[in-house]
Amino acid sequence: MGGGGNLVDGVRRWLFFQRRPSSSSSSNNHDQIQNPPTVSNPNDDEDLKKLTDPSKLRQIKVQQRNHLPMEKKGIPNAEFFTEYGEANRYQIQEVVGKGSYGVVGSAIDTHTGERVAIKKINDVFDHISDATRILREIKLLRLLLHPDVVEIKHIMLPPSRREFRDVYVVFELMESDLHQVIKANDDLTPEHHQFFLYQLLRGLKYVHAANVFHRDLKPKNILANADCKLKICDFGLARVSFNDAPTAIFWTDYVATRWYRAPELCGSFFSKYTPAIDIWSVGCIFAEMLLGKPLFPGKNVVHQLDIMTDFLGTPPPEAISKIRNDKARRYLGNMRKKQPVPFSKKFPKADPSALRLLERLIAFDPKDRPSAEEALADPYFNGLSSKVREPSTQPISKLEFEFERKKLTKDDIRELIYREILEYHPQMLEEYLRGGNQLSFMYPSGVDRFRRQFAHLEENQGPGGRSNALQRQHASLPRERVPASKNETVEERSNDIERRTTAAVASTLDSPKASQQAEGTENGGGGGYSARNLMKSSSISGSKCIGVQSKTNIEDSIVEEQDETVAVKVASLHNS
Ligand SMILES: Nc1ncnc2c1ncn2[C@@H]1O[C@H](COP(=O)(O)OP(=O)(O)OP(=O)(O)O)[C@@H](O)[C@H]1O
Repeated sequence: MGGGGNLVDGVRRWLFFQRRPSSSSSSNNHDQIQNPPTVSNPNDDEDLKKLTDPSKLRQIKVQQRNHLPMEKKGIPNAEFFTEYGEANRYQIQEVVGKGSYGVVGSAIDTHTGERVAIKKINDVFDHISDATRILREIKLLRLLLHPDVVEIKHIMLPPSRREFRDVYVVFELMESDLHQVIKANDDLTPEHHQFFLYQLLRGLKYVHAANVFHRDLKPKNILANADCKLKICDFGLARVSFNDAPTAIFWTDYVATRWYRAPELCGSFFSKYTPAIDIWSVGCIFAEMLLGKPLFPGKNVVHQLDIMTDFLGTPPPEAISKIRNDKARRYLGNMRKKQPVPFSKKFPKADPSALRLLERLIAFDPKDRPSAEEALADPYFNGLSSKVREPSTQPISKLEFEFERKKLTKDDIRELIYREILEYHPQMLEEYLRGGNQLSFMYPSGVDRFRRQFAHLEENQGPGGRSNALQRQHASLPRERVPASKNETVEERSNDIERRTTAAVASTLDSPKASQQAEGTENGGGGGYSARNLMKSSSISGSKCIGVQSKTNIEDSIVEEQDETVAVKVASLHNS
């Protein structure tokens, strides 16, 4: 079984800090030198490693990938290799995942013999919002160095500074994700539950200390190895919080996938975000480990609020007042009184101390949820938690995220992404910092070869570019269409698809005209609130998604097209 050893991780990270090439050049790294991240002890994870000893913590089942060499798939290796640059460094093997932004392939790093995951992101600059998301993700992952956060090991140098379109990001390779682990292991023990939650909270403590909110935590965004190691990934929706930043979330600012979305965000995409939204998501993920299925699988926002309150009871008025969206707030305010269900009834087999912590994590009112650090100090982790193993860090420098406040052109973002890539190419970075306009000529690069290799992999691995051997699915949102997996339920898919329709929700919620119209038609202009009313306005994304099962791709693209049109309108409203 592959998978990252914790001690090995620790050593690697320690070495990484020692050799970080561009420390003196980037504003962020300047910060890091002044305030070095505290994961500097190579033995940091030594105690955790002991816990992953099979006699204490049994290995979990992960989907086995069939590592056939490319030749066996009818792709002669020689065809893909060129003689120069980094081209020969990575030997691509197979497709291991697919998300809305690209395909992820496994590969061997021939320099180190390590197995890596390479994410190919195509046509990065077609949409500014996508390019910004990618810039944000690669920047954050460069800055967030922690054993519980997936690591970018390298980014391939594009052939041309001014014309490149694709980006190839090399990650450490993980064997599966938590969604698959929960599905494949119906015999997880209390030790597994505790160890998984511990890692999630430990990673989150570090991420929150950097002032970063992930905002899309869900089992599919937690990578996993058979040795029980977890790592948080997919920071594309994350945000760095600066005190002076505007509090409104704009339409491009998608929030967490519905099932894991905190109640204060339900029905509202214009709320201030706080670290407590990630804590809620971690609570939902923890509950899913205990239950073996999602805790709040809402079919739409109304249903989401209904099932949350069925379990937690109707919240007190001060908690309801924190819901930003008028309609959701009034819907809850007018809801019949419900009593909370005892956690021990819902989770009869769970350890009572696990449930006491869970109850805190999914408190309806965000102010009642503990911070990640506080949660780590919960008695549930007695004997496991220890401050020295739970590093913190300094907030990320504002300078790194100046781009979030500016209106950027495609060329600006291309330059910023290029600059990020140079962090992995120290010599070229030096040249660039010396005034390297000369960098605009074509550099030899492995990227062209990669493009061809990935194309072959996708062509040769069946519909949607999936290897037949690969069962792991992720229903994330297709820019390119990803066919629904056989194993994936309608709800799982509709839950993810909702993110695509956020723009439509935002338009309805944000535009006074639109919401007046919705209210007017629904209520004859009156102020009564019904689930139907809420559905028609604040959760149209949810209602759109209910019928996803029978939709053809064409119908899907109509939905997406409509959303894009609305999104553009909303964007122009904001920009005007
Ligand atoms: N380092 C890795 N090791 C192994 N598999 C990985 C790795 N990174 C990503 N994957 C797999 O590839 C899938 C897609 O990756 P990722 O979520 O980063 O892409 P994305 O395009 O940002 O997805 P999304 O549509 O969820 O935003 C993941 O669900 C996971 O299964």
